[in-house]
Amino acid sequence: MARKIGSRYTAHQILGRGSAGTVWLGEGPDGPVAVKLLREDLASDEDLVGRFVQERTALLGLEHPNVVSVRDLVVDGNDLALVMDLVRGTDLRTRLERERRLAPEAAVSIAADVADGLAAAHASGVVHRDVKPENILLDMQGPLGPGGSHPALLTDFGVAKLIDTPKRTRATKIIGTPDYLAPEIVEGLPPRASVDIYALATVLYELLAGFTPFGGGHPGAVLRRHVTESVVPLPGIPEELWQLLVQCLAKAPASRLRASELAARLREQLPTLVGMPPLDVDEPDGDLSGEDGTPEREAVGRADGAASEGAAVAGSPGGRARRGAVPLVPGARPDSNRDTHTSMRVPAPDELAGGAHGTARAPRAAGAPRPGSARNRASARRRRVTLGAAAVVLAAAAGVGAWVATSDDDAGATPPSRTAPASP
Ligand SMILES: Nc1ncnc2c1ncn2[C@@H]1O[C@H](COP(=O)(O)OP(=O)(O)OP(=O)(O)O)[C@@H](O)[C@H]1O
Repeated sequence: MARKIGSRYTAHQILGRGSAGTVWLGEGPDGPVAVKLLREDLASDEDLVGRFVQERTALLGLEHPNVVSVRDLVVDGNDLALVMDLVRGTDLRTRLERERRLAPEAAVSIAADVADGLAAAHASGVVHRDVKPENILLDMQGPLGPGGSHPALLTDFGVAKLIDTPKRTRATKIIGTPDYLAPEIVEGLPPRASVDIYALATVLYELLAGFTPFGGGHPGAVLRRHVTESVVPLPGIPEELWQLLVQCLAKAPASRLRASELAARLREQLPTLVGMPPLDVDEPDGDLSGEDGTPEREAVGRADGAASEGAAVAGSPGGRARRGAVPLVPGARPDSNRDTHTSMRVPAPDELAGGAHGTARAPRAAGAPRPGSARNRASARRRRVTLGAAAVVLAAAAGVGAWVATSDDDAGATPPSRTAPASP
């Protein structure tokens, strides 16, 4: 069913849905476009419309082959729509769900594309703040690159920033997708360009491993891990690539690479990755049941590599990690089939510190013995009590429905000032 969007565009068919609205395949005076129509309850908010218009310059100014260009903004009655270049392909989440893990060459090539796009954004003063596979589109009509990958384009600029306004939010709050949130955001610091680098490194880890380094369980537990845990090595990953990941997942924002440096360093590694199959990594255990039969995810290592007693955090049925899921925008209907955002207040330091050790998910080489021996399970059960108590604190702290975001005043893209390598 076609619908008019302003006087120049017609929306023909739904391409996908997100928490802020629906993306349509549309037609404009210059040919096919993608039209992101904001949800009506958001589009009728005058203040929001004003801010959206204010964002327009920055969004329109971003012209880069690895950024989905915004061509127009339509404000027509209750309709508020962004008209974007149409990307004929799929999003990275869909590809990842299909393939589970990508070969390192393809993963690195995609990450390098996104880093190039981020470099352009940061140079024009825009921090994306929601880099994740859902927001990376693969242009199937573009030329095949290293590892058989199509060009990757970053999308969804500005919407999170738009919604994240001072009027709606307070500086004590955070907004975003828990698995990809940099620790400084969790700690309430202003998001700089380096938060995008952390998120992109998380995406690259996920492409290689099939899961994110700190995900799984309650969003509060995920946030805490970003702050207190270090990333656990992936079996079989080339050392140089690993070092790059570690640097970009550093807790200290200043230790992470700039986007342009990251893109260059990733591309340097591509020749060494040719023909390498996907890493042989098993998902962290998620198939152990607690006494009450609830499936659990058992974590099995400390980030420093030392063996740890396992601690258990709630997992989703079937043992697959579920990304934390509270809608990005107030009152969002579940019009997306993916759980993507959370919205919580910044936890107090003692909440972040309490009982956090040993919850990082330790990847196992495929075929390696599971750590879920009877002894480990008993140990996990003991520790679960402790972690359960911590989770209650965090759940209370989360106050799902309390809207949390950083102030827009903090949204500057001041680039990080350093490049000193550091491990967490
Ligand atoms: N420019 C585009 N060209 C083609 N398809 C697009 C384009 N932009 C978005 N899509 C499709 O629409 C879907 C929804 O996009 P949208 O940005 O609204 O949501 P999301 O990023 O998945 O979720 P959220 O907005 O909650 O973060 C995407 O997953 C993608 O499949």
